[in-house]
Amino acid sequence: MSGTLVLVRHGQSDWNLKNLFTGWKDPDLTELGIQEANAGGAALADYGIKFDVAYTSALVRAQHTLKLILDKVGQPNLETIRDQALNERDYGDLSGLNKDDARAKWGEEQVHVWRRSYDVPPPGGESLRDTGARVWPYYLTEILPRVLRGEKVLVAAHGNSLRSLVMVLDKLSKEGVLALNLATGVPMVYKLNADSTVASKEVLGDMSGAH
Ligand SMILES: O=C(O)[C@@H](CO)OP(=O)(O)O
Repeated sequence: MSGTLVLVRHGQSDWNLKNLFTGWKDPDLTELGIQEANAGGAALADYGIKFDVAYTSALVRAQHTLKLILDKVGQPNLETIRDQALNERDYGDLSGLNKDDARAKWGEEQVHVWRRSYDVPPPGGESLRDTGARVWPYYLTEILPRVLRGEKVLVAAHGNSLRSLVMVLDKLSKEGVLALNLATGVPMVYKLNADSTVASKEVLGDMSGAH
């Protein structure tokens, strides 16, 4: 058995609440988002884990979520590395648009393909494959070596940047990843084998309501 990798999507942001495509835009958490991050932190405290290092994106909603979690697990001063490689998928021209307005304009199916497909980019933005092409190398070179040394590593990031990682860890197909939605503030605890494959995965909360 090697180390532990914990992935958590940030709590609800202002733009999640307003139903706007967000991407690299930088809204903070809502009150509910703060509660979700605190609940995720409390679940990790109950689980009894102490981290060796934390990673987050260059965006406030993920950084704020990480801070709340670290307070809950009693590690407010933990070494934290921020990198835009972990940023949300760039939504391009959709950024800032209302998701229902986009459905009315382009149709339900097209918007679902832009939101959840593997290799169809939204106009001017990144497909999930494009996002994975920056998240995965960062994971391999920066995060995974520390996990393989036996460390416990926390990553607070975003719905789609984490979907690109979970797709590989969980061995999901292009079709399988269409249905993958991550809930806000719910930690996923992966134990990795020494060869970097997944030994076990535990979800500390309810993923069923995610959309
Ligand atoms: O707007 C976004 O950046 C993402 C995450 O909130 O939205 P979606 O769930 O549509 O990919």
